[in-house]
Amino acid sequence: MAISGVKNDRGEMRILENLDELRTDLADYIAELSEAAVKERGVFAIALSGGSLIGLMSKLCEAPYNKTVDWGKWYIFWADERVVAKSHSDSNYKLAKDGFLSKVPIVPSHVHSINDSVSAEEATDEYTFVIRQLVKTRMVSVSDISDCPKFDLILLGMGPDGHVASLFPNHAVLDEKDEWVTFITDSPKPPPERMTFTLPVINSASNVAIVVTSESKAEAVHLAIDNIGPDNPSVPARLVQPTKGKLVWFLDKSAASKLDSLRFSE
Ligand SMILES: O=C(O)[C@H](O)[C@@H](O)[C@H](O)[C@H](O)COP(=O)(O)O
Repeated sequence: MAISGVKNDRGEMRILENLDELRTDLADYIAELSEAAVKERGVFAIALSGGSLIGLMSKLCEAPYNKTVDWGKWYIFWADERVVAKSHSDSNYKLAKDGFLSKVPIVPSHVHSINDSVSAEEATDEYTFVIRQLVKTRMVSVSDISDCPKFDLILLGMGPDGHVASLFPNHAVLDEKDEWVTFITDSPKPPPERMTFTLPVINSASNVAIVVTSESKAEAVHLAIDNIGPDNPSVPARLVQPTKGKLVWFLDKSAASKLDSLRFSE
């Protein structure tokens, strides 16, 4: 049976029996947040990542969500993007377009992907500018405690090394405090050039979900969630701590298998 809604100071944990249940729970969660944001603000500003996350969002493209979600009010962003052409198989934009955006009626002008025809640095500056304009018009809300944008939802995956977005273990990018969006040119996971939201932006969101599946990530899940000592930059996912927002972990049983709460309760 799925263990759902367990809470500790690392957020809410939703541990699902299998991938099918996880897909359903994730679709419900996103649809509910969309409904709440549209009711409150008239729009829903959501940031996506790459990797297995997009496939795990697939139920949103099916009934009832394809009909019930207010797609016209969605504004799409990327929490991280690989600096490659949008037609390249490494592109997070392409992944999301093929697997999700092309299957639901999102307004094309609401899709804010990075410029793939300039350098990583220029693309980052442009992306920051785009977000700034949308914050001005409140299509993206603003945090009341930092000057950061407050996305309604930031969706993250996590690698077996504990990275989220393109924030890699022990990388200087984890110390970025001033910029909203930044870039790296030495990603340990190919391709090397990436643009990423910074921790202050991730931690200013109203909601952050980290979606993790498979046994290969069980140790990183344990290190990111369990009480194993002071936070440190060797597990970036541990540094995801929304200041006022809500953090939810979506885990399948294999990814959750090394959590203290599960090991000791079985
Ligand atoms: O561009 C990227 O590489 C991703 O945005 C990255 O942060 C991803 O979410 C994790 O690496 C998990 O990927 P998987 O779920 O495929 O393991």
